[in-house]
Amino acid sequence: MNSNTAGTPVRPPPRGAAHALVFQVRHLGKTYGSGEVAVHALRAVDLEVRRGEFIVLLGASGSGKSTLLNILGGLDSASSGQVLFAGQDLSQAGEAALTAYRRRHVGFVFQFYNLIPSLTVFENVALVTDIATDPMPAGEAIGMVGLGGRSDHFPAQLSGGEQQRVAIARAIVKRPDVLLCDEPTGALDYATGKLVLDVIERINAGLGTTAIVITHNAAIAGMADRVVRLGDGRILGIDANARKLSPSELAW
Ligand SMILES: Nc1ncnc2c1ncn2[C@@H]1O[C@H](COP(=O)(O)OP(=O)(O)OP(=O)(O)O)[C@@H](O)[C@H]1O
Repeated sequence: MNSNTAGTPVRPPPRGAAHALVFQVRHLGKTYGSGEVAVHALRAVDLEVRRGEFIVLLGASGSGKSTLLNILGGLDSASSGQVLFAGQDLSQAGEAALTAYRRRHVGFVFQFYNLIPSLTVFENVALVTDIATDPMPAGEAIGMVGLGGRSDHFPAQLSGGEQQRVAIARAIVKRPDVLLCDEPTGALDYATGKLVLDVIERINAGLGTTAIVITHNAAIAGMADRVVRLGDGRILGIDANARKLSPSELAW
């Protein structure tokens, strides 16, 4: 069944192709448990994501947002249907291939930063460059999130927003094709949340990294190319924004 267990590299989408599809999600289903306790987290989800798109995933608690993001990122597997990354079927990939996929192509940012407390900012980011195939210098990624002067500081010496920016630097230093963010501003106050959104926007626009951001905050939807609304494991609607707003134009 697992035809790709040896860790065969999953290739990125061709760089030159305009609007190349990064993800093709076809009739994706995810069920946790079975029988009477089965939870249908995703039901027949169809979605296409283009290279360089900024997608916001909105939906009530339990609607399936994290499940979808985790399957796109190779952290979880589908129960039914397909997820293609650059035309290659992740649903058929084995553990080793999924690990290689995550390592080469996916940057994750979560609500909580998960930095290593005993390592400096530089060391937290450099840890990734040791195992990545084509990383940018750690200092460059730290500079991109505006923390060039804080490289020698430890996480405990940084604010929550600064720690989240280190987590973003760690996610992008390997030049991932996709940046998957699960409630990246969930633990942050208004102004700090905007700074973090600003960084995500700059990475999306500047590096062309496809960004998919989960949020409970509907105001953030203004930043997206397209807003995907989930409810009860289904896509309720997809709206395109005629004009994307910058974080400074958002208010909540
Ligand atoms: N490992 C698991 N085992 C059993 N059920 C799960 C598991 N993970 C998620 N679920 C269930 O799947 C459904 C979708 O969960 P998911 O975390 O994707 O929702 P969400 O939209 O991200 O919610 P939130 O906004 O609260 O994070 C929920 O009913 C949840 O309880």
